[in-house]
Amino acid sequence: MRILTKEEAKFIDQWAPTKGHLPLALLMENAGRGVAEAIVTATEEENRSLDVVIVAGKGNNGADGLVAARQLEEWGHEVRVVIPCDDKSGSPLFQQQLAAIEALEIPVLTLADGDVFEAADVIVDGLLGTGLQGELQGPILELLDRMEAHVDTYPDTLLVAIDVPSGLNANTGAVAEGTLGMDLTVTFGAPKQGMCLYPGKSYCGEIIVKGLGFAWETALLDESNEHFPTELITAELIDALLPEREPTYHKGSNGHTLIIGGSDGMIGAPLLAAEAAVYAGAGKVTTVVPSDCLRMLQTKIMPEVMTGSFGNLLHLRMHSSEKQAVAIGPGLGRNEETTTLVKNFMTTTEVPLVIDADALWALGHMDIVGHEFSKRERPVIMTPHLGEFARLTGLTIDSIEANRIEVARQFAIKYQVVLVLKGAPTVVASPDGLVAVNSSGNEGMGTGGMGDTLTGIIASLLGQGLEEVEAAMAGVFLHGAAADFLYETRHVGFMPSEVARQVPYIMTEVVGSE
Ligand SMILES: NC(=O)C1=CN([C@@H]2O[C@H](COP(=O)(O)OP(=O)(O)OC[C@H]3O[C@@H](n4cnc5c(N)ncnc54)[C@H](O)[C@@H]3O)[C@@H](O)[C@H]2O)[C@@H](O)CC1
Ligand SMILES: [K+]
Repeated sequence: MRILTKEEAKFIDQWAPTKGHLPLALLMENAGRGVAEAIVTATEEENRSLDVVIVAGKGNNGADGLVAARQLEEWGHEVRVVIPCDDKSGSPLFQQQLAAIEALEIPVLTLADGDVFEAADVIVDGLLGTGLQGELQGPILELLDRMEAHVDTYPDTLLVAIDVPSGLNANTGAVAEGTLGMDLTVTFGAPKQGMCLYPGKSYCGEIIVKGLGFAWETALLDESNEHFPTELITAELIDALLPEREPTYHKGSNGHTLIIGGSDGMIGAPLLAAEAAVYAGAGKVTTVVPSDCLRMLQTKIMPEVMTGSFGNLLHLRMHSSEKQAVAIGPGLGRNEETTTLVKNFMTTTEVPLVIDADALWALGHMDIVGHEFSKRERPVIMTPHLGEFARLTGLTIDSIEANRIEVARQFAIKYQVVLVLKGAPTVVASPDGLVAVNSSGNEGMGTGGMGDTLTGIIASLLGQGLEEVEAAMAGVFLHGAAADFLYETRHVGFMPSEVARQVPYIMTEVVGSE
């Protein structure tokens, strides 16, 4: 599902009345009616006239609120409007909608009018939308404080945000001091990027998307649009990507995946990756480890996985030839000899490649090796967590977290790689500038070995014929969805191997959902 930045929302806003011949007031009418409809649907069971307070700022977010107020009154609800202060300044559409509200004699109040929220069933936050700048202050902050105090005393009051909760940065998901957690956020066209990122995601409550009255995607196809797209990875998206199997398929049709990793004391990592590759449907899986670890691996690994060992570059090249996908790094260790060896291998091989864990460490700074990757016919997939990504780029973890989507996008474009930047949420960035944000997964996944499992799933899907970016998106979604399935019965203590075991069921459910 496409998600939007504030710049894209603004682009749509400007395209509509100019190139689209659609007045902004028409979009606003659809948006405001969408909010009113969502409120009625959410309170349907009560089947009575509602007491609704619309809190409207002076931009177009507030103007949407005024449309909703007008609509709800027409439908027989008791409506009043609260604005931050008495002067009637504001955006042209705010002023126009306010004039309509006044003509209809819908009460317009300010904080000076005492307890404006008394007896409210629903409070609608139309203070600020995508136009938020800086911190919340003045009467806006005071209104939000009063709303919070009211909801603390009357927790049954339904709190509804228009477009985004006021104070939430629509691009980064950062929240200003004073932002309130909502029961419902009614957003327009598509969810805003910041609603899919933490902490913003936890402030939205249920997200309802309402249409603007035209296919806004057309606006973004305009040649003057220079914004790169961002998507949310959902079950529907993955459904379209997963490989379908013909009745005649055999193990040779489903790809041979190779996992290279392991070192003394870390044999579990390649084992977890290999077993996850089996569960994700690989036709054949082979794991190769340094010679001195081979016996240990063989005593522990499932019988479905073939094993072997390596000691030099020739071995790695031999093992990887005729494999449909190779993942390198899990548990590899950081001794100098191995580091040099795998770095030579990674920068000279053309096999479809997933680079994880200690193999990322072996690369050092990306500026030194990046040009080798950008020359490849097929991009490599890199799967760093924040710490590994910080080392590759020289950026601080804080600066990555503050804008993970854009940082990931620039990295993937610059080095022409598919980047899986792990975290909450994991994002997948592709060399053409697309970023996809994962929607599955949960906090129970914070266990050693979880990343090895992900690597195995991605490599398995790559081996089954998915393109790099598809394998990365499908892999992160299935991995998270498998953990979400475990989360239904417990919130801690998932083992990565258990997550891997759920993957076939999730794949069946997703593919079967057509
Ligand atoms: N994208 C679209 O196509 C559409 C957008 N619409 C609405 O338009 C909204 C955006 O409208 P605007 O661009 O007018 O912006 P907003 O209404 O979000 O905010 C702008 C106003 O807030 C003030 N402001 C900004 N930051 C502040 C802060 N920290 N403290 C106090 N005041 C602050 C500004 O001075 C200005 O008055 C969207 O969120 C959405 O609700 C809808 O009308 C439908 C169409
Ligand atoms: K809002």
